[in-house]
Amino acid sequence: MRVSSPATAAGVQQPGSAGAAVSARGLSKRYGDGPAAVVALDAVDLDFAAGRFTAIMGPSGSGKSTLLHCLAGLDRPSAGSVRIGDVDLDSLDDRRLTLLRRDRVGFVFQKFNLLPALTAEQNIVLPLAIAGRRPDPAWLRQVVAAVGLTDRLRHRPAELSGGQQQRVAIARALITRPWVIFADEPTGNLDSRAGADVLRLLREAVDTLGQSVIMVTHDPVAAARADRVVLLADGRLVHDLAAPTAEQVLDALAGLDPAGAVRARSVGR
Ligand SMILES: Nc1ncnc2c1ncn2[C@@H]1O[C@H](COP(=O)(O)OP(=O)(O)OP(=O)(O)O)[C@@H](O)[C@H]1O
Repeated sequence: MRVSSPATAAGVQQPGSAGAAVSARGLSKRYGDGPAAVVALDAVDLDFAAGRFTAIMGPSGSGKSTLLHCLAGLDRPSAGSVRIGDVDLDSLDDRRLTLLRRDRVGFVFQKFNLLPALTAEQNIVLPLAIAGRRPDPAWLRQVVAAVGLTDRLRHRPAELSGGQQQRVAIARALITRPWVIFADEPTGNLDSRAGADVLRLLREAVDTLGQSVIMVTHDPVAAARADRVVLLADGRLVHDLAAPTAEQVLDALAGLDPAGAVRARSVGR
């Protein structure tokens, strides 16, 4: 990411205490009641270090989205707690939780979630505009340059490629200098080249800006760009891999899921 080092130091706010950007303790989420209840998360304990890129993987239905939504304050757990920085989400009423998400958290979604009537620039500064704040012009310029959108700022989303739209979303996530960025299948709607660009930008946000990124993905190649890959199965943490290769991720997945093993053999080797 082409951002100069003085801005790097000022680039990202770190949460008050050193250490974890986000932590979960005894995190459980149950949908429904009685025999039909689904335990989507089952007493998960996890710490996500500040300034690191962590991928969350696991078979379909293993609880990845539920975990991301609970960590990001988009959904309330049935039991357990989540802290973002020094803030215990359970201590926040809905209004304060909304403010925390707006001011301290960046989001990148599979479907970009841009507002179609706004230009790229208006979408990028939207979290600040909603908060009644003006962008720091130098930071805006740097973020826009970093994601390669300087000549696309006046375009509306429909006039941009999928990869460009996702780069707008990444710039929007960075503009508030959040404590953490949550990315939910950020490459899921992109061709492999645009997907690789998005992963490079997320990687560089971590390496250059000290940003903390937590990403759900189905793609072992995407996960291999992370510093750490945590694997869920049936709502529990079953593997915690430090800087694995795509092949190691595939092997770990294949060990969980017989159908995955078939995919791993046919795709990976
Ligand atoms: N709103 C809901 N109501 C009832 N059950 C739900 C709800 N959301 C998720 N579930 C169930 O919780 C479990 C975990 O779902 P979740 O979407 O978190 O898994 P996932 O790993 O993200 O799956 P995928 O990879 O297919 O997106 C699944 O069994 C799912 O059917």
